[in-house]
Amino acid sequence: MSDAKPTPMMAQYLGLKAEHPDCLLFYRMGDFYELFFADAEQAAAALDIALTKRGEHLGQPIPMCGVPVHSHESYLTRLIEKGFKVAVCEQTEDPAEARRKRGSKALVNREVVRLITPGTLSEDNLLSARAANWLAAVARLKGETGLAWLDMSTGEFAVQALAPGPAALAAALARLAPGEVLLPEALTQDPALFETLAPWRDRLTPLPDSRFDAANARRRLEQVFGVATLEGFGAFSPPGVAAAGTLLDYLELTQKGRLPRLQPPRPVAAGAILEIDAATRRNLELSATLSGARAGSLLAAIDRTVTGPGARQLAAWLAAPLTDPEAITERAASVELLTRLGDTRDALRQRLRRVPDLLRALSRLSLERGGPRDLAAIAAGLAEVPDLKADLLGAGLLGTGRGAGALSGGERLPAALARALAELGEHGPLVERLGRALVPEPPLMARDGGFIAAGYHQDLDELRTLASESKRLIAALQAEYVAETGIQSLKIKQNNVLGYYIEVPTRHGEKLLAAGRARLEEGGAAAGTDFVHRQTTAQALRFTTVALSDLENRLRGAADKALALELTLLADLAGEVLARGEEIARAAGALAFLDVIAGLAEVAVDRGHVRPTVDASDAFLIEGGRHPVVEAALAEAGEAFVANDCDLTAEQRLWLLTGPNMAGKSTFLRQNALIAVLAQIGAFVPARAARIGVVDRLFSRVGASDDLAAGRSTFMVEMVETAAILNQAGPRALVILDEIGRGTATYDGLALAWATLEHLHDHNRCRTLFATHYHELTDLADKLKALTCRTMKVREWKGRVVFLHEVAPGTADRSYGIHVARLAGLPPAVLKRAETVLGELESRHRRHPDADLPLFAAHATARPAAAPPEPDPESDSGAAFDPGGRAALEALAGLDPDQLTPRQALDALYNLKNHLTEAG
Ligand SMILES: Nc1ncnc2c1ncn2[C@@H]1O[C@H](COP(=O)(O)OP(=O)(O)OP(=O)(O)O)[C@@H](O)[C@H]1O
Repeated sequence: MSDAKPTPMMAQYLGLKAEHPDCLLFYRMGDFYELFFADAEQAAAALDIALTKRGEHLGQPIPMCGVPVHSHESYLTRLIEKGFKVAVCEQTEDPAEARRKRGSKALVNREVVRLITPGTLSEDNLLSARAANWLAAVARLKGETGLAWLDMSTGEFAVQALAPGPAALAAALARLAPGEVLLPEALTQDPALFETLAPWRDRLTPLPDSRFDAANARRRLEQVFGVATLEGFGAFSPPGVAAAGTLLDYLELTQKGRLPRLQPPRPVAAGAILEIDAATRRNLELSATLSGARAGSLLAAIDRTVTGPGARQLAAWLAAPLTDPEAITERAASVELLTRLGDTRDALRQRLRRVPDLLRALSRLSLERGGPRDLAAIAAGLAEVPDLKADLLGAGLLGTGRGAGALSGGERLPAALARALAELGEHGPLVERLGRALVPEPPLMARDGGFIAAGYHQDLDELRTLASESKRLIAALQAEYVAETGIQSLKIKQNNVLGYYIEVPTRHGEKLLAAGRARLEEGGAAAGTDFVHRQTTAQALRFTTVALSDLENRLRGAADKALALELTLLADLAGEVLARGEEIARAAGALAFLDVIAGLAEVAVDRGHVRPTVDASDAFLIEGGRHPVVEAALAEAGEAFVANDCDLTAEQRLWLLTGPNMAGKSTFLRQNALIAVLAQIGAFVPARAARIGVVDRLFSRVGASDDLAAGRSTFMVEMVETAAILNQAGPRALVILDEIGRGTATYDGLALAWATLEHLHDHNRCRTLFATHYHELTDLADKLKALTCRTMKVREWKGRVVFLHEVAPGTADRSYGIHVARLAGLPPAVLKRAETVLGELESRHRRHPDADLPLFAAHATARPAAAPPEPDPESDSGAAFDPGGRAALEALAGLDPDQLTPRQALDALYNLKNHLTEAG
């Protein structure tokens, strides 16, 4: 078939596409990136742009769509967000060059210069300034799992050995929320990892298992970081090293051989981080709310950072709170100092606002993707360093200047702050050099020149003078021609096709040529004209002259040389910056640190947070604790938040919290977990005082939510999360359980909650807050030594319920579900009916206490000795529970409160009490 043979261009396209089958190929054609075939169909649908056709292949029209080069980044962003990978194919010569070298029909050479995947972004437009973009890799060797992650845009790089089992991997992935995860194909097939990997399905990049090789990886890492052994950076497990090596390979593959500047891998030691599993992270809304928004999360509530790197650092701290009391104390001491030094903090934050994102600029420069503005950013950031230091040092840290005496006698600068000060470093010569070299507001792109300042380089200045002199001479030439020809509308113009040319309106053409002829005759030359015709347009004629071309050549020569020189100077400056990459990265780290602690100090002062004590004890003592997010929301509505104490220390490590709906149970539970998280990142906490024995794992099972996407019902999700807690929580864990067992039949739920509490008490022995509607559970207080009962206080007033949001010792006497329903606006008829049904259920229960319990029944008087109440179908006496209580209940059932006088009511009360005393 003759038409089966592709055109040369199509053959080139198909060859490049075959090398990058999993990417959309952006094929450069002039000012557009074109996509063909299935790529075009997918991209057109994803971007909502027109799908057209171009030529035929194998007798079929070729689907095509395209995006303009100048605005392609916004399209790229959308494609990457949708999980596509893109191979960018550029023309590597210009068409004229191709024709000159290979004849008039020659095809322009093209090459894929870079693969863009979700984990390998470097442009600011593709990245979020305040969020890291992790590329992670998982490796498993001999049953051990290792995880490595890096952010190509900043060079941060870390490695962690994971505990066995999928839970640790799931938790680590949830902590990092990577943009892309590399893993061996075999792992994608492992049924045990199916659930773990499911949430990341769209971000997985499976690679052949052979790419995860520890020995090769180690060599590669040693070579890239120029060390004889990795041990200098810390201890790494073989799978960790394999994962790290795979990351390097993948960067080289996607960047087509170039590696960005990377920091040496930082090992994350086992147990160094407070472990928080994915469900807990979600439930506690640490960095995003349940609906995925940042606003409303803990992160949003405490983020007062003023720079992108500071925001990323804070997010990283919050994602991975520490477990080492000493490291926590170092941070907290720095925050505390800045809470005391208000002026210094203000000055510091004011200055930090002017500091650009140094690491991202550095990374782009190292990938040769940087522009003059990246250099300017580095200069601007480093230029603030001396003043920042002066602010800190002058603020009394050395006992002089503003705020002198902030450090009382003998007090030392907190170690973390001292380290940051040292790491800010000295960059005077580089800043001075860049300041001299660059114009004040350099253009984004290097390609048009104009970024090197006058006076920086003599040759450049001369070339520029020459170029501008030529421009001036061209302007003079125009004046000369106007005078000579008498054509006032004669202009010398310029475009990309003709270069410089003389233009006159068509009607003056003859006059111009006549003037030209006259000039030649004057000079005694042969007839003709020195105005050479170049082009005729609708209204004008265009000419050139020898004089004009000479000037143009001089001008072009000078401009080309000037641009080439500027580019060389740019490369030199970039080289100089990169040579100091390590120092700059250290300064960037210190700046981010200062931003975070100044931000944390700011929020602490603003919100009245206090510095907690974090130590190795088993304490969990919060006085006057508040929920930072709910408190802020209430404050906006002009309402006060009621602070509550919580003490889970040793002999009362398990709190069983009862109380009606809407009384504030969930808020209380969460606030204590959030306080622990804040304390362990080194922040101040919303409380009057707090002492926390370090928590090593945090679990929360809060509220009922379906995970239908994963095919699990509410109850299943609840049980999976509960199982994780019971299997994993150790004595240092903090466990928050809210309404376990609510998702199933009453007795099942009660029995499960009962058994869960016992297990937590006897086996896990962890600090636990357990909220429930099953008032029956409070009976466990008699049996479980470390369990104490607390309840949310409620006041009834004129038949209405008032929630006091106060946690007090004791148990709730009823649930007030119908009251809450009334608040929610259920129709009165429904409420009335519900009250009738409730009365009926309660009295039926009194008659047949062995029947299924109404969900919200008051905790009557049943006091099982040690086991959860079992329904006993054989018995109708209820004696198994408590005979005295039963008599009291029957007496109570016989009363009609509306018919009683106060005196009769008091008698009835005595009577009831007698029943109970007799029974006891
Ligand atoms: N300590 C507090 N001070 C002031 N208002 C509070 C406090 N705690 C909770 N609230 C308010 O009460 C509302 C309900 O709180 P929360 O969701 O914690 O109740 P709950 O007892 O867990 O209810 P449910 O059992 O229905 O889940 C909150 O949205 C908040 O507005």
